[in-house]
Amino acid sequence: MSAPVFDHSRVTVIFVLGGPGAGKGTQCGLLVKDFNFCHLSAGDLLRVEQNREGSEYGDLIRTCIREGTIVPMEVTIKLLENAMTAAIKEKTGDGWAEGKGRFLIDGFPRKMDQALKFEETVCVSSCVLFFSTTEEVMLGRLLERGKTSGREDDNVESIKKRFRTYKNDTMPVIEHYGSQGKLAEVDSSEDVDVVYKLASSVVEDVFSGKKN
Ligand SMILES: Nc1ncnc2c1ncn2[C@@H]1O[C@H](COP(=O)(O)OP(=O)(O)OP(=O)(O)O)[C@@H](O)[C@H]1O
Ligand SMILES: O=c1ccn([C@@H]2O[C@H](COP(=O)(O)O)[C@@H](O)[C@H]2O)c(=O)[nH]1
Repeated sequence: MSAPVFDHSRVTVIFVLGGPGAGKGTQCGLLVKDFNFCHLSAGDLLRVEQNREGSEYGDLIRTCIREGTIVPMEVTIKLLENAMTAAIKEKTGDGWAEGKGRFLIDGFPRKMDQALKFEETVCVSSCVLFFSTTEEVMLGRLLERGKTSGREDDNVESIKKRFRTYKNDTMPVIEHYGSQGKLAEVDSSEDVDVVYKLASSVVEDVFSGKKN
C-alpha cells in the first residue's frame, strides 16, 4: 500500500464536523484569520464542481445535494486533494514554508468510507473539531440562512433529509474518532464569540502538541 500524498507531520488536517447549520463554516472563517489555515468546505467544492462547465458530475452532485445524500467519495476526495495541492503551492505565511500546510476540512468526512479512504490516500488527520447543538437550533439557523443563501437545500424538506443522513452516516464517523481519542467536542448553541473561544483553544492545543 502506498503512503498518503501528504505527510501529517508537515501538513496539519483538522476535520470540522457537526450537523447541518451547527456553525462549522462560521467558526472556520474565524479560525482562518487567527491561525492562517486554508479552509476547504467539501460542500463548497462540490457546489463549484456542480456548476463547472463540462463537469461529468454536475447532475449527480445536484441530485445528492437536493436529497441530502452523500456524493460518491472518489469525487469529493479528488476535489479536496487537488485543492490541498494548490494551496501548498500558493499559500504563504505562518505554517506554510517548505511544503508545510494547515487545513480545516469542513463538512468532511460525512461517512466512514470517506474517512478511511482520505486518511489512507491523502493525509492522516490530527483532530476532529465537532460542533454539537440541537436539531431545533440547527433548523432555526438554516431557515434563517435560507432567506438569503440561495442554497437549494436550505428548505424544510431538504433539511429533514440532511438531518437523517447526518444521524445515519456521519454520527458513526464522529463516534469512530471519539474512540480514537481524536475528537474535540464544542457546544455550538451559544453566541458565535463564545463558541469561538472554545474552538480556538482546541486549535491551540493541536499546535502545541497537546492534542494530535
Ligand atoms: N453561534 C451561532 N449563533 C447564532 N447563529 C449562528 C451561530 N453560528 C452560525 N450561525 C448562523 O447559522 C447559520 C448556519 O451557520 P453555518 O453556515 O456556519 O453552519 P454550517 O454548519 O457550516 O452549515 P452547513 O453544514 O449547512 O453548511 C448561518 O446563517 C450563521 O450565520
Ligand atoms: O463530503 C461531502 C460534503 C458534502 N456533501 C454534499 O453537499 C451537501 C452540502 O454540504 P454542506 O457541508 O452543508 O455545505 C451535503 O448535504 C451533501 O449532499 C457530500 O456529498 N459529501
